[in-house]
Amino acid sequence: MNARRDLAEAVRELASAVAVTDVDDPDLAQAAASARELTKLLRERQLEDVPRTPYDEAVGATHYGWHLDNPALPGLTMVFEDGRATATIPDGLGKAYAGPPGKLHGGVGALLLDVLLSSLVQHHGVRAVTASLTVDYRAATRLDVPLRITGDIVGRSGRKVETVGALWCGEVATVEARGLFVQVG
Ligand SMILES: CCCCCCCC(=O)SCCNC(=O)CCNC(=O)[C@H](O)C(C)(C)COP(=O)(O)OP(=O)(O)OC[C@H]1O[C@@H](n2cnc3c(N)ncnc32)[C@H](O)[C@@H]1OP(=O)(O)O
Repeated sequence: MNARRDLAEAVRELASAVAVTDVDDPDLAQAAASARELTKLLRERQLEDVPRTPYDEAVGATHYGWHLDNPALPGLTMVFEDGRATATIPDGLGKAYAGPPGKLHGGVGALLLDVLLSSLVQHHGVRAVTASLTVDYRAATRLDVPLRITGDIVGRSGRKVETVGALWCGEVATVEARGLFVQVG
């Protein structure tokens, strides 16, 4: 893992720890001061945009994650096989992503599916944006169990690519999505 990606992962771990820490106020204050020091260091040189894997590398790749260097997005590693996308979250997403107590925030489920489905479309060589994402929440998603995400392309006409995806908790699809992607550029 390169230094940038390692830092992004460390920041995700930090956010996850911050969300549920119960240390005393002096420790919180010290942590805040340390975090601001780090922010200052990292702002010494800034890019114009977030770094991303070159678009062409997505086409036909078996493993891909254009977003992995950006700690604001989940560290989801995707695998592409036989035209479909899968990702696993072996340790669960963790408490930081809660909406209802102990259960996944719906918006995060939609984000995960959009990341996976848009990447699948890129993998198929179509430079596209999400035009529509319809999400059905079938059951609450636990945060402390392994999760799996799947995505498939189910139709293509002109500039439009239709996809379906699901977030799985064991054998239960807790979140299902239909994504329409429209080719641009
Ligand atoms: C390269 C790295 C990308 C990483 C992507 C990560 C995923 C994302 O988060 S993308 C960001 C979120 N999405 C956006 O910001 C998109 C904003 N929207 C747009 O730019 C435009 O509305 C866009 C490009 C989708 C469509 O506009 P435009 O190019 O003018 O196409 P337009 O002619 O209106 O539509 C093309 C076709 O799509 C259909 N369509 C467009 N939007 C929708 C929609 N919301 N629902 C259903 N159908 C739609 C149209 O009906 C049309 O169908 P047909 O060809 O059968 O007549």
